[in-house]
Amino acid sequence: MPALISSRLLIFGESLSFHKFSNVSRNAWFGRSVCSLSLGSLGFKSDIESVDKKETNEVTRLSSLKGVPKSKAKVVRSNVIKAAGAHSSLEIESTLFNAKSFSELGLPPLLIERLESQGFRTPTDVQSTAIPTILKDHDVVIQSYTGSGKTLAYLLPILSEVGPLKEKTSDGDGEYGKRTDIEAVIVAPSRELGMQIVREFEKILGPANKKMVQQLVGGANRSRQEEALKKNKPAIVVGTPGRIAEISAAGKLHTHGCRFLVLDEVDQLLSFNFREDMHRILEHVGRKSSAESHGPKGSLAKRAERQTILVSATVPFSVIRAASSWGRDPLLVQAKNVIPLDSISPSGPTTLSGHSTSTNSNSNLQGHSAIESLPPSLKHYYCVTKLQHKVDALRRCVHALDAKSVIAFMNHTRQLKDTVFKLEARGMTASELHGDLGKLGRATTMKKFKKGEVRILVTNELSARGLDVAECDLVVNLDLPTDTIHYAHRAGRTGRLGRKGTVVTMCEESEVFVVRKLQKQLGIPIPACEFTEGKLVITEEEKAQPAVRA
Ligand SMILES: Nc1ncnc2c1ncn2[C@@H]1O[C@H](COP(=O)(O)OP(=O)(O)OP(=O)(O)O)[C@@H](O)[C@H]1O
Repeated sequence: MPALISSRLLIFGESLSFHKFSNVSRNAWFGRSVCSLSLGSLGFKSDIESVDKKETNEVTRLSSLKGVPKSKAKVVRSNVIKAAGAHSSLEIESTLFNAKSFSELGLPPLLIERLESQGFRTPTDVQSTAIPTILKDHDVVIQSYTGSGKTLAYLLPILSEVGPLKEKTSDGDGEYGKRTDIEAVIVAPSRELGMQIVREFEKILGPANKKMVQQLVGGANRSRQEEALKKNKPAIVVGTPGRIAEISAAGKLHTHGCRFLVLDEVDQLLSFNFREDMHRILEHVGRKSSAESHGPKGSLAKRAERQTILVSATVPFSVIRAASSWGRDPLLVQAKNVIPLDSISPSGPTTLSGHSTSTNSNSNLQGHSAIESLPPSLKHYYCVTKLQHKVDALRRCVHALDAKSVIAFMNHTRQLKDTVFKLEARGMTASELHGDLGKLGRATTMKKFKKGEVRILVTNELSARGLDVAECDLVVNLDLPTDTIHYAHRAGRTGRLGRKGTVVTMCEESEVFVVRKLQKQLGIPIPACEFTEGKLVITEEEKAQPAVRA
């Protein structure tokens, strides 16, 4: 693989070039100086280094067996969460949660009741920062690491203004019944993510209000979706760009009066693949003229435009630039920072105190964005193995870590079936998931994986974004990700919401330099390991390169 690959991201006529695997400084460019936590301070490095003294003899034995220098060999016990099935309670570390309660964030009482009934008691950091900001009508870009609760961070402010859980008005449901336009449009890049967002809405709304949200994802029957829109008059639609644009172009989706437009995984939605559909959505959603404007939303209603909310764990400068051109005084919202977008430059933001936080060049942005997206509770390793032995290495890795729920990523769809076949031949339950499967097949596979009936999900980039399976305790890269952004999203399928998780990258000897570059760019230690006698053994200690977290 070449050391420098250039890829293009086209944002509505604006062509930007990103350099993959370019050198980056380890200071991220978003508000570093506002609040800095190091990986070390979060226990990241010390976890790897803290090997039980009782294991010294084991290390000696293993190193002599494998010819690994004693000083370098370490036995690592499984750090996986003890979860036998999908419904086991999982260990959550508290660092992610803010001291505030949902009631302090300005949400209406009915909504808080529903949250509590569903077990949501304390907001995460990013929710504590984003919810009040969105409630103040700001256009925002929400950026925080994978699994930190970004979905509720936008969903709750929407539900506090749209639908039956909002602040009670005298005519209550009567007002809801009269509505003809859609009030919120949520766009996601994949069906799975779209459906997941719908389920999150339904969880909070409860079964009685299920019809208020309509999914418009591709692969499903379009005329049934159109009929449901006509019959149920939902206030919120969640869908993929192609299907939303298609139904909108057919005149069956009325979004001119829409008050909220959310682009979840915005950096992917603004890529070349979605260009035309996204163009239509951005042009049509919430573009009512001022004369048509009415409603209770104060300044937003007066300006008669939608509130735009862009969300991702990875926010390159191209997104900041796009958001600045669409929004009115838009803000970047992170776990502990709120920064005006116009103070952010390609070479790093100016913080609220007016100081530039970074001196990095434009080409560094991709690395920075990825650093910010990695949950601190993750452990990363790589394992050198020949191509033909990768599946066997995966099997040994799963056993060594006693992993219960594993996502294995590959780059080419045609290889997935073969890998599943080999895993099953070795007695492991595995299933493939990719875009060529039908909607039903994809849904059934996901259901089985979530229920713990399938131990290893073998998949491609389709599952790298947004997929939320709390029980997933191990991510394996059977093929190398193409860059730090892809690494970060894949890795983020484990260690959700502060849980522990392990990421193991399998590579051939000739690819080790790529892993070293990933390590350097991400500012995290990725030590080499082997799976020997049912244990993960660190064979080469990498120097930790702590990144400073916002
Ligand atoms: N305040 C909370 N209390 C308990 N659970 C929460 C809370 N907020 C979110 N969750 C749960 O945490 C999980 C992860 O949330 P979510 O999928 O929104 O993360 P995310 O930041 O969007 O991740 P990604 O970047 O990978 O899309 C979900 O199962 C969600 O229901």
